[in-house]
Amino acid sequence: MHTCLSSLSLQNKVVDVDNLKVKLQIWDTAGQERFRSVTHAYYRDAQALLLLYDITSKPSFDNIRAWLTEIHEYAQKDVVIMLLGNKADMAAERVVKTEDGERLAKEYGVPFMETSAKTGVNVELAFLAIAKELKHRATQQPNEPKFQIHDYIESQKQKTGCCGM
Ligand SMILES: Nc1nc2c(ncn2[C@@H]2O[C@H](COP(=O)(O)OP(=O)(O)OP(=O)(O)O)[C@@H](O)[C@H]2O)c(=O)[nH]1
Repeated sequence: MHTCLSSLSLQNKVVDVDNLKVKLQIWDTAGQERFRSVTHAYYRDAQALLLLYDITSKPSFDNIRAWLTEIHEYAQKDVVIMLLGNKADMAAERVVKTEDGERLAKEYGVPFMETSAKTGVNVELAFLAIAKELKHRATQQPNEPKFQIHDYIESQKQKTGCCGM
């Protein structure tokens, strides 16, 4: 991996939202600076953006601000953004506190949770929350209350931090 365009990979994921199948087309841009001109073209039209950092890497966390600024400039105005602190299972190597992720997310008004691609903690939830938000937008009736993605995530997320989940 990690050479040229192989860093821009595509996957489909189907999520079941209240008996409706929502197909998510997921582009993984790997966040590399040299691909910015290429990645613009992809996230410009994206309906949702998942920003991942690695809780064992301070530089990966510090990069997030640049991405948030970038997104503000180039992405759709109503794009669904979510901040994810990945590798939550690696408690012993943690260098980014859960509170730091929470603070940054609050500053930018985006939902936040810690995930682990290894144990699966909060991974399905991240995709489900996005699928629910997009489904609500697509099918919303005028009098129906808006889907509250922040509240949904807060009520469903598994806490990480101390227990190496
Ligand atoms: N323990 C643990 N390892 C993980 C987790 N997520 C990814 N990894 C490992 O971290 C390494 C990098 O994973 P990638 O998916 O290539 O990460 P990436 O950020 O896309 O890497 P780049 O393409 O270099 O930007 C691999 O060895 C993964 O197995 C996680 O949640 N927990």
